[in-house]
Amino acid sequence: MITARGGWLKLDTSEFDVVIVGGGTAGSVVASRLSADPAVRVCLIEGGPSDVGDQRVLQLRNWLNLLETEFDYDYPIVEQPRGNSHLRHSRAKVLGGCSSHNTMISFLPPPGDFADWVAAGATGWSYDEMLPYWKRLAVNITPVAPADRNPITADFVAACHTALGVPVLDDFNAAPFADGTGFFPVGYHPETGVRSSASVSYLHPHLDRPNLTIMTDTWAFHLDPEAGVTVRQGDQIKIIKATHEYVLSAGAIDTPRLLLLSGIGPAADLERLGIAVRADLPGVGENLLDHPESLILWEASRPIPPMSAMDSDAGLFVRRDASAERPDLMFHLYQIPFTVNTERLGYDVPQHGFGMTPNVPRPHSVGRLTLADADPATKPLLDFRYFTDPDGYDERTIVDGLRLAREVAATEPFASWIAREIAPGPAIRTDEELSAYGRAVHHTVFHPAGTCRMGAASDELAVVDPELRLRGFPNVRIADASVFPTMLTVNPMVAVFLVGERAADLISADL
Ligand SMILES: Cc1cc2nc3c(=O)[nH]c(=O)nc-3n(C[C@H](O)[C@H](O)[C@H](O)COP(=O)(O)OP(=O)(O)OC[C@H]3O[C@@H](n4cnc5c(N)ncnc54)[C@H](O)[C@@H]3O)c2cc1C
Repeated sequence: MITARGGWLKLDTSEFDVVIVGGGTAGSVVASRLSADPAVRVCLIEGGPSDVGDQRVLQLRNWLNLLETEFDYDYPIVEQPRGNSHLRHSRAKVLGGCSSHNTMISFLPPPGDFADWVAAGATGWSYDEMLPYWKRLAVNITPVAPADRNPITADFVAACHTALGVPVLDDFNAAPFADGTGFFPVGYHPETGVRSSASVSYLHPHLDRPNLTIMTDTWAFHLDPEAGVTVRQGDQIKIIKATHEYVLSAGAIDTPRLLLLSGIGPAADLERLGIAVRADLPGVGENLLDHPESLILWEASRPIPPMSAMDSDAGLFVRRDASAERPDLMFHLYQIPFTVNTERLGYDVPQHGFGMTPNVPRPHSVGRLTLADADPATKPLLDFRYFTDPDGYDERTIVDGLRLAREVAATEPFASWIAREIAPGPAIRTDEELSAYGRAVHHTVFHPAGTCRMGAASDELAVVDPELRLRGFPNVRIADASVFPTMLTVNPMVAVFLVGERAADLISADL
């Protein structure tokens, strides 16, 4: 490598069989499964610190305090003509990735979601083919424990059932469901409150494996599939080389970012930024998906009791189309006041408050990720294009959600917890008013996906094939949320674990 002064710098190079970039949700699974074979030398490169012994990260209920801290890449988004330009996308910078700072709500996606993937060209990813991976997950997934069940949340579940006629589900993962309400399945250890993150469940038991090298606080900023991954570790630059293959697991924002910085992406964009084109892959950064959610906020009529797993312990899935086999509207109940977006518009911040957040499970709006410049330190441009679908489906879903939330709020035993509706407030009633409010305060459920989507060889915009191989690079795979061809109806983390499990099998078969 040439230094800034024009001299030559000899870089320290290390070599492994498999090099994984990103010790997050999927990357931890791949590293754990592959290093179970003592003959395979695995290197896991993680941009953030270790979570071992750090109770701030390990205690599930502390998740909200980690956002916008040193554990968060904290990505802004570009101006949204029809959405909330102020929202920020949290992405964890710590071993275990987002499973180390999220709420660990753990849903097996419904069969129809995987059928959508297969229809989009992901041959081999049907529900039946994914079930064996679900059965072998090392994550401790359990419905919220009885001791953590808050009375307000239990009353919410009862009111959803009465108001909307949806079944109360004891375990959302027991069988595919069309709609329902109940306490969530969560990946945690109720007796200690410790999250069963990718790191806790897949890495902590195996830290003494001699063939597993975990490099924390190490940032990858260039990939040359022949020469290696270039990383920054403190003030040192190193090259990490794989003799067998590279696995990119940096997540739906940082995996396409790394590819673009490495000259792999839409050629015209790369040329405009002055990045030498290594491969013209027009799909890199396209298909940026997310679950947008809005909020109805209430002031509580009395203090809310303290018990909880992580303050968003129950929810509601609704099917507006009665003939559909999957829900098309989802809500979380937050037993804390989530006021970051309403306060900016001048709404009151209650001392005791709570809210329901309607979200769009399968949004029609699709965005795009690009680079602002060629500097690896510059955050990428995230244009989610929220609520821009021409059929108005996403906006309609939020309006319907706000109306349904009011029906639940009017129903006992939940109704008597409510002193008043703070936002949008009783005066906001028409579709137009609800849409304008719902979009102005909308947030994200923090589920970006799809930016290196999987698809058939004939699909020019597919970035990886159904075996997760990067198009044109037989020794590079991608395993993280970026490979999702379409958005899932449910929260995506379990699907990311499944991607990690399957990636490990695919790689092992080739070793
Ligand atoms: C606040 C929050 C709450 C959420 N709650 C839930 C929930 O309850 N249930 C659910 O299903 N989903 C939830 N999600 C979404 C879910 O956590 C993610 O979709 C999933 O964990 C993403 O996994 P991943 O492997 O794709 O990426 P990540 O888990 O983000 O892993 C990427 C890893 O790569 C590292 N990295 C990135 N770039 C580099 C680089 N250049 N060099 C080295 N390392 C790098 C990062 O530090 C990170 O550790 C939530 C997300 C957030 C942010």
